[in-house]
Amino acid sequence: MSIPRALTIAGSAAQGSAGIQADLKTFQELDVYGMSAITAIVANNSTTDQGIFTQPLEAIEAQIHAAFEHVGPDALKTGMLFTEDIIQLTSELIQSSGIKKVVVDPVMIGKMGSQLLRDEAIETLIKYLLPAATIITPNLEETARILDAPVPDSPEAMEKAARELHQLGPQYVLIKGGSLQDHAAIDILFDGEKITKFESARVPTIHTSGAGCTYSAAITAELARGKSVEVAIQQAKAFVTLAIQHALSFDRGIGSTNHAAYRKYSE
Ligand SMILES: Nc1ncnc2c1ncn2[C@@H]1O[C@H](COP(=O)(O)OP(=O)(O)OP(=O)(O)O)[C@@H](O)[C@H]1O
Ligand SMILES: Cc1ncc(COP(=O)(O)O)c(N)n1
Repeated sequence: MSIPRALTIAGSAAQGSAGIQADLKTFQELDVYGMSAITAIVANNSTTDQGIFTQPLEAIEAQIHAAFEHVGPDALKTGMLFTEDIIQLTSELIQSSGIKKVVVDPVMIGKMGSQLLRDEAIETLIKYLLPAATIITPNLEETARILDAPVPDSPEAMEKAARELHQLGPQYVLIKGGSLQDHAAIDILFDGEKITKFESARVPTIHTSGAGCTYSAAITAELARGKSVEVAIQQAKAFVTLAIQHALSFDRGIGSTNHAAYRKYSE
């Protein structure tokens, strides 16, 4: 039996809402065979590097090779890459693999404040990884840091930023407006020619940990299933919106996106 296959190259989020855990849950929910290469283990949410256990480069390379050689992904995504070395290695392996569906989620800071990309690694991300991407999915803060510009504060500012990010080499740019104040949850896609908007009503909840990872994983899964970028985003937006509508609180701070909500509650 054949099944679409996807690989995530990202950090392990021990609390289960984000990172590798969100990605694999999302792949499974969308009936896509999931594989992982763990770049770092994140075991708390401190604002320092403490609780972040980076994996050796040879371990990361071995995991990626194992996924490529034993199964072979139809699409892959990157999440937390943390250091310049890991970004460089990942970019090289992606380019030499010839895989054509590459989703780059330029993860920088977790919802609870953990630093998931070292400041000095942003330049490496821009130089090596963004040009290798089919699509990049920055949030507003990540957009500002990549462009070294103010955080976009309106859909118009997001459109302008999407055009600027496109100059850095990815085929598609999707800026996520989850943190846009006093506005619907709007995301802006630029394909080099036209702008497309994906919008849903804002859910009044703080429990959105893992929303970005889940969204980019769902896009990756839909690309693995053979969908176009636009259709993949449309489906992924429906997936993440339900995951936020049915978020899980656990009664301790920011709770988790509900990865099972699309299966359980979509019509
Ligand atoms: N409160 C909300 N209601 C509805 N949709 C939301 C809400 N918050 C975020 N979204 C949507 O969720 C998706 C993820 O966007 P977001 O901007 O939260 O990414 P992110 O900051 O990278 O997430 P995370 O840091 O949790 O991984 C986008 O489609 C965004 O529009
Ligand atoms: C390992 C890892 N990767 C990504 C995120 C971002 O997700 P969020 O911003 O929802 O915490 C995270 N918290 N942990």
